Amino acid sequence: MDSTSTPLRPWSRAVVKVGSALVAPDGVPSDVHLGAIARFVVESRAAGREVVVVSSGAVAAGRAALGGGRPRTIPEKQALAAVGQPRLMGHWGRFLDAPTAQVLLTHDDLVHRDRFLNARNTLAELLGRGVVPVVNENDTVAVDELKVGDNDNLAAHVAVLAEADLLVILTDVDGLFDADPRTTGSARLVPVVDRVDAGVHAFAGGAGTDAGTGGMRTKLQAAEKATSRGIDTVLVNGTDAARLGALAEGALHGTLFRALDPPLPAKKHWLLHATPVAGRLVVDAGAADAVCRRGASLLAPGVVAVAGDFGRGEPVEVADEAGRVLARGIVRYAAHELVRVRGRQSGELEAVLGYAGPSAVVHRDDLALLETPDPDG
Ligand SMILES: Nc1ncnc2c1ncn2[C@@H]1O[C@H](COP(=O)(O)OP(=O)(O)O)[C@@H](O)[C@H]1O
Ligand SMILES: N[C@@H](CCC(=O)OP(=O)(O)O)C(=O)O
Repeated sequence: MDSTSTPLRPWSRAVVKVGSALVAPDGVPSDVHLGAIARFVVESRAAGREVVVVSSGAVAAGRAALGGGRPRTIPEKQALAAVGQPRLMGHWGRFLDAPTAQVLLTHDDLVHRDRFLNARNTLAELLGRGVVPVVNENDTVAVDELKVGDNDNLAAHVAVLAEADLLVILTDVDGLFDADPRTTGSARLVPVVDRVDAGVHAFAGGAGTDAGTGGMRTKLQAAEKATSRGIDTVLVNGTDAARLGALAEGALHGTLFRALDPPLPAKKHWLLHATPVAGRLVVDAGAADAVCRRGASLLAPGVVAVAGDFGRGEPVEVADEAGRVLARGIVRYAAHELVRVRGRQSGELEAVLGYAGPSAVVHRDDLALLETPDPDG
């Protein structure tokens, strides 16, 4: 193990994501890494901290049980996950010195407020009772459009849901490198990332093993999601027992993605990182400038085009005329109303619609910015 380490801030609740590369190296579930990972969980709990595990490996475990190659169709994958999930729980049950609980989530559970709150209450109850929740995507019922799709992003959602102060992503590399270490021999480890921006995303390559999903790309998406909500995120080699031991002592040998300070408020985080959008508003340069640079609400005169069939109160994206998405926000008019009032002065809205509506199409309190407009655009 290298001698450089980064101190971890004290934490009290962590989500620990364990990828297929660790649960099923070579595509076959194996105990080889789980002992040391479980020890990290057990030691952390003994020190009075709480841990939620997000574990991949259901599909690999199902495949090992039934035989055959990598699943191609969705029903094949779903069937293998159904066979593999209880086996996966069996693995964790043997290693964690605590009662475990299976928690299977889909994207819908994270996006809809009532379901989000239900899941949050359940996790809190489990943790309060000294249980280790073991979370996975509900692969058996989730069709593609309802899926988070990969467990790195799922783990970031769970970290927000569980109000964790640390997200630990364990995988089979030493951390984030400035290029994919499989293809670039000279790639160097990046010990600390202050902000997950486009330059950092450019480091990512695909999955390292047949069983892995998304590789570094989805780990960086997860780090961006979690850090923007104020959750420190670390990427650590879970095949290395010494690194796991050091981590339990508060010394990180890997990559630290620092939490954003101050974090994004919950509503803005939800708009940017959790909910899908129901449509798009295209705005002119003046409106783009007002929204992005002056923190103004979006008004009808600046809207040049409307796409999608959304109702009032739904999330939409706001784009400039070049197609760059600038922001996401909650719209106060339905699409069929906006088609009629776009480009109109605010004073004309009542005459056009036949009733008095709000002056803001998207109020600034309901806007989360992604970009500042191109000054030449
Ligand atoms: N810039 C990078 N830094 C580190 N690893 C990278 C990078 N780009 C791609 N990878 C690959 O990502 C792999 C880990 O992702 P993945 O195989 O999906 O693992 P897991 O199953 O743990 O999610 C590593 O084995 C590595 O080969
Ligand atoms: N839910 C799937 C895992 C999907 C996944 O994201 O895998 P990985 O990239 O290894 O974390 C399973 O249990 O097989």
